[in-house]
Amino acid sequence: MLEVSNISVTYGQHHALSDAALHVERGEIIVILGANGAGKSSLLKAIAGLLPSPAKIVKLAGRDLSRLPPHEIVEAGLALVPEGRGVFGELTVAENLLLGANPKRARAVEAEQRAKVMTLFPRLGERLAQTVRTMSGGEQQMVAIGRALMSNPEILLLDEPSLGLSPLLVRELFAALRKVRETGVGLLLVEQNARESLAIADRGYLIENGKITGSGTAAALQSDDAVRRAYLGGLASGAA
Ligand SMILES: Nc1ncnc2c1ncn2[C@@H]1O[C@H](COP(=O)(O)OP(=O)(O)OP(=O)(O)O)[C@@H](O)[C@H]1O
Repeated sequence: MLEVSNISVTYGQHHALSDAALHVERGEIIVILGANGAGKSSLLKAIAGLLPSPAKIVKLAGRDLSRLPPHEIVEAGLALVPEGRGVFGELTVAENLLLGANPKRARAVEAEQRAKVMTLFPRLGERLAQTVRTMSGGEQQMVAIGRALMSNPEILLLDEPSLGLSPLLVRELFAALRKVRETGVGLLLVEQNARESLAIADRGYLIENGKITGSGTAAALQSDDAVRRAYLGGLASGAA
């Protein structure tokens, strides 16, 4: 469904990302694991067209999106939930969701998408008139994901959605992401919360110092000693 390659990002002299490549199939959850500063956010932003990556190749269902500006990439079916959520705090939940439905691909199916979002996040349905800045962090994350889903995406890119949430909310959020997958949407998830994200993922990629250094099924990554040492706090034979 989504195939990307040759993703390189530089900030001045600093090479944040070199020649990254990955793929996401329909309805798959893919997690990208990496330490702070490894290049995870840069990867998602480059795919979404928000950072220049001149030689990048981005194909969605065979269509070449490599040279499209960000709004046309959303129009093609790729939506990003940025780190820090990017919600409009002074607007209500309903207004934030409506903004997500702006792409042409979303307008005709606005009612269906809204119903889907309400089913996934019932709390949003109860709070449609609430100003978003008065909501909890977890609720704001639901608004951000709901708004991205309103664009009727084929693939959702999520940058550290669990950041700042309590363990209980992280579990709720990841359960909701599983349900998003069941609707046929593919998810490309950047996470530092390796344990919870591998528990819901189909496959994963490891990124270190701007390079993809490994990949595998979630089960293989969970039992890999190097992954356990770096991200899960223990060896396969240990208690972790
Ligand atoms: N606007 C910028 N200007 C200069 N350097 C940047 C900029 N944005 C990111 N970098 C650098 O590029 C590298 C990769 O950053 P990136 O945000 O992609 O990492 P990350 O893996 O998402 O990290 P984190 O988990 O901390 O969010 C880091 O060394 C970072 O300092």
